Amino acid sequence: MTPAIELSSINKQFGPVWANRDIDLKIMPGTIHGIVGENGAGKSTLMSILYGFYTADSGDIHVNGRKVTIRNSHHAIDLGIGMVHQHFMLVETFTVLENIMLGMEGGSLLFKARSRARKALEEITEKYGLNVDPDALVGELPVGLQQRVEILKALYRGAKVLILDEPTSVLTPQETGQLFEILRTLRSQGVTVLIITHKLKEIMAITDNVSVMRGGCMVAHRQTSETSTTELAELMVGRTVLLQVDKEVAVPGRTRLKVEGLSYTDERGVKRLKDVSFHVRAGEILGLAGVTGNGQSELMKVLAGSLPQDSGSFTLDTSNGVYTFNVNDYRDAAMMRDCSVGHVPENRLVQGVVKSFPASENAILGYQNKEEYGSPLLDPAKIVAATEEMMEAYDVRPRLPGLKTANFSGGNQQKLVLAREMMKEPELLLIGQPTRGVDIGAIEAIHRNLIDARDKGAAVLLVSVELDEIMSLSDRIIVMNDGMITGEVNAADTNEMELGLLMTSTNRKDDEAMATAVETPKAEAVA
Ligand SMILES: Nc1ncnc2c1ncn2[C@@H]1O[C@H](COP(=O)(O)OP(=O)(O)OP(=O)(O)O)[C@@H](O)[C@H]1O
Repeated sequence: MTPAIELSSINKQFGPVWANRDIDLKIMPGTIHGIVGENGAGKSTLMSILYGFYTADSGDIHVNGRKVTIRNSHHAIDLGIGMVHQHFMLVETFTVLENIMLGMEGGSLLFKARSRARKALEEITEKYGLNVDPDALVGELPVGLQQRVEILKALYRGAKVLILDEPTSVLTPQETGQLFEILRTLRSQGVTVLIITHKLKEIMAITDNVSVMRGGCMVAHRQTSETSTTELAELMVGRTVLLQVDKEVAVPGRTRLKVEGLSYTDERGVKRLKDVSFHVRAGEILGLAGVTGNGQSELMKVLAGSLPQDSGSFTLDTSNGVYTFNVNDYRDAAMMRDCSVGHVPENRLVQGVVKSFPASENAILGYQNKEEYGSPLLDPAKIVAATEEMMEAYDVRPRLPGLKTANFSGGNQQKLVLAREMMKEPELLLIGQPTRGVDIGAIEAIHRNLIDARDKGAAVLLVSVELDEIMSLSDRIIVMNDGMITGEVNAADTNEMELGLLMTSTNRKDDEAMATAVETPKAEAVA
């Protein structure tokens, strides 16, 4: 059978970095093919070459047996290759139909073109079982449906090969299940799917074949049914990886953070936090579970000093003193850092770094006034030495402090922010989605570092959409839904089912009746 896609001897260098080296890859039609590899292994570069975003330095590409030179992404689409990016390329103020049509039909959104497009869209949604309301405003759709619109857009343009770059990193477990159903339907209709993911469980669940990259090279191809997560992890990282987190029972100390009756209303007048109360003690990890968009991000931002609450307060008790922040009290991110609060924002590639800066400048961002960097004059040698130390500790590759941050792979940018915030050894660490976008070897190290921080006495507030991660790292778990804390459970005694119920129920009374093991959080006095 002729492969849908065949790549032979693909090479791509960025200056001294070999992003792709002598890559061979065959993707058979009507299959789901996974690509895995460490951060910086070269996966995105390879897909960008296939999608016409980069040109390979050398090598051949065959599409359905025909040798092609893919000039740009329009050309890739003409060849039937579509891509769903990690960050969607949709116009939020347009409807689903308008987004699908955008750039097509000669750019016309006129009635005739619209009804033609509507009909074609209906046919596609029916054929592939991709239900979306064509008249819904994209900005008002949940993330899972926005992604569906991206898939529809590619299919509408005639994609027979669909590339998905870490498609589940922003999805809830339910949305991931729905996406997989769609991918199976696409496969049954002859569409070929290429999927990049760091989640090996997903590879096992959805792919037919999997290829492993390491250091720019293709190191193995496997039939999924003949491999395991353990083998894949070893092939990726080149050593045995601990997929389980080992930790002792926590020995919590004094209350470091006490949140009382916190509420926050956003600029559109939507109440995002509703009377939230909880506490985190030194030496414990408090997990905050919830479906994305239920107030977790706003809570972290209020606590990190970048959003004001409209009622309630929070109290920090660290070696810098005890401070209570009421509604109108001034605070900002720098003040929080001075109170020994570390913050790893969940969307750290937007909030945590300035991509046009070299890595070394991002490595001290927010801490540039510290004496250790030679402030006020700033000592480049000290900054570079600190950056090298961070790169070493968090395995940021390549180890080039002077390289522009944008030129690191996504996962390596994330590791740099984690290193910056965690290596300061904050007494209170607010950490959002710690392992989003990072590879399995890095996950192992980040989990270890979080447990070590806890054991050294840090109070950790961990927000993650990965229930596995929340359950294995946390000592206690609070669940948030619709801006409210809907329950608190002991991590050792809970399961996905119970958390899932708490994450989807809207009424605290219901929860009490439903989950008997759940205790309502009790505010504890600052010791
Ligand atoms: N525009 C660029 N300029 C310089 N180097 C680059 C550029 N794009 C990528 N690189 C380098 O190429 C290598 C491969 O990066 P790539 O983004 O393909 O990795 P990846 O496997 O997709 O990683 P991740 O899982 O972190 O997304 C990395 O070392 C990266 O720093």
